[in-house]
Amino acid sequence: MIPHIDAQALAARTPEALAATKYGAEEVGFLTLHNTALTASAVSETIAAYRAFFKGDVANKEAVNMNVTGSNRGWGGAGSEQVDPAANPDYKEVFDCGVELPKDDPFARLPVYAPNQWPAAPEGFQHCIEGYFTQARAVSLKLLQGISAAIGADPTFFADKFAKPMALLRGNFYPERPSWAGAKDFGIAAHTDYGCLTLLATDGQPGLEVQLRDGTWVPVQADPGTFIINFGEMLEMWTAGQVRATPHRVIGGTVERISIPLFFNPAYDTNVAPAGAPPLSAGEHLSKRYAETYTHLQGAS
Ligand SMILES: O=C(O)CCC(=O)C(=O)O
Ligand SMILES: [Fe+2]
Repeated sequence: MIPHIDAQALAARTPEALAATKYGAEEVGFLTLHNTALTASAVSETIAAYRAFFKGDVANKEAVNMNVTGSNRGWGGAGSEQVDPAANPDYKEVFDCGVELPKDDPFARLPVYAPNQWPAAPEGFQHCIEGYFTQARAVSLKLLQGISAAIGADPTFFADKFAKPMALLRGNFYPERPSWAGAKDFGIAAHTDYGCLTLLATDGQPGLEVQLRDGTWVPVQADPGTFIINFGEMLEMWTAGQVRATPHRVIGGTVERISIPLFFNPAYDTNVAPAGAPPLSAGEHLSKRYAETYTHLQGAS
């Protein structure tokens, strides 16, 4: 099953926490995590800010619609993402923000570092989301260092790779599953995440399902203050398959749901190919996956 990790115990590198983390990373591809620097109330406030945005005025959302841009910052309405080519575009809505670089940085003009778009309402939205994003990146780096210790890799390896992270913070809003939804319609269809690790907070509603090695789907639920952690394609490549990028999905049900994934991706020019393989930059991989999955970017590259 999915191991539950105490972040403080992992930071202290206790044998129990290291063993459970290793099992989660190598066998399941999922963990749950508690006792981080992000409190339950900080998560709940952030969920409330996203909820006010998603359930608010449509014109306020349209004003920051990402579909008229060449990148993925701002609001994506229902159908803005198709994570599984065999399924229909997802019925969820999203709000994405990322890391902006100083204008004179050589990477600043790359779409993966595009400027954020902030809505006029609700009041305080930008401040709340940016505060959460900063803290969540710190929690994620510490966790990634704990994971490398757990799998026998060098924990000091990562810090400089994440100095200019292509990190993306997303609010996902799953309305009630639409009455028209069929077998190919999902809140988010089955997919693996693209980056290194994902730090996911949810409002406590169930809905996320994880695919085990035997193909069965198991539910995973977390209240604010507990995080669901999973690993993405870059970490799977980087570790030559030692860490698993596990498929997951949300079919959706009768209760609306909000989740907040932080996709913790390294800097554009990080080589994420396994040792001995031809180099592959994190930026190329991420740009390719964005172009495959955001419907307004499909066919763009
Ligand atoms: O909402 C969830 O629980 C999962 C979301 C997810 O998998 C994603 O945004 O990549
Ligand atoms: Fe995901």
